[in-house]
Amino acid sequence: MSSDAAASKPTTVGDATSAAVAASAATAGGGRAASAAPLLRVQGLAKHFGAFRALDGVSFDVMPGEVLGLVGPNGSGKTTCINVITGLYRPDGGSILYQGRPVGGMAAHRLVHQGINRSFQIPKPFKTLTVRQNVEVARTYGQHGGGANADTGIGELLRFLDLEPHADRYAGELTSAQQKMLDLARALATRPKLLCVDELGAGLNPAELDLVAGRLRELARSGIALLVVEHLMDFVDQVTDRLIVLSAGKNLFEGTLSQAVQDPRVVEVFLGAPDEH
Ligand SMILES: Nc1ncnc2c1ncn2[C@@H]1O[C@H](COP(=O)(O)OP(=O)(O)OP(=O)(O)O)[C@@H](O)[C@H]1O
Repeated sequence: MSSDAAASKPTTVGDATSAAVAASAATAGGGRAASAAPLLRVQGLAKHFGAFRALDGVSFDVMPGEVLGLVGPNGSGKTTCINVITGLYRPDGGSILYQGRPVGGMAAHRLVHQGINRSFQIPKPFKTLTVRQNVEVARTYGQHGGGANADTGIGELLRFLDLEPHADRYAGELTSAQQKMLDLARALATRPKLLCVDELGAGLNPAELDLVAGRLRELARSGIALLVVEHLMDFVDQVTDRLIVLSAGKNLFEGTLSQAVQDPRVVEVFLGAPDEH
């Protein structure tokens, strides 16, 4: 994303945005109000690396169309949580229910077919394919696969994420901010109902952050639920409806950001206890 493009207002995408996300919205049930049942229910989730408990009984729900923030200090288990939910790691305990059905331990590609996908902290596009080809390949992994309609909506998706001017460039030529947008486009091309976003904001300038925050809100309005791992609290404030704070692989807090910053336990895990200063 160029800084010029990044500085443009999210609202300028208008109909293109709606078109790009319409298919996902349709399959997601059209937003939060459509259902009171959680889209995702994580209960007592555990993941161990040897004797180390990276996740030690983490529980939360994500509602359809909700943007749930997953925050916590370095090493608290946020990325591990996304890795387990999206099938990169098998859980060692607890359950993951998606649309009421158990999906814990299911392979990543099967979860993508079910409508769960993610972006990565460090994107790894196919560098020798163009931007458009990267998104086309991703589309074939999605719920509805490729086939005759494989490229439907890809132009709109590229426009939505300001990638259209770069559509025919090799992914390896993009800036890191553009690669993050491409990673998001690849995930969206699979038409997720639940999108896990891992530190999308890291390395973006303020204009890019504003733009991305607007796009994520727009996705949520279209009915896609988002689980957002992020360290940048202004970004978290702009994007999320609710937060889960993790500490040492456990739930520490659940509520809004304004409630979180008033909670002494949250303040302590981020800043240390007062006598440590
Ligand atoms: N594959 C792995 N093998 C061994 N330990 C791991 C592995 N993945 C994560 N860990 C450890 O699990 C803990 C949680 O890591 P995780 O990446 O989930 O934390 P995080 O909250 O996302 O941190 P950060 O904000 O720094 O990205 C860390 O101590 C990390 O070193």
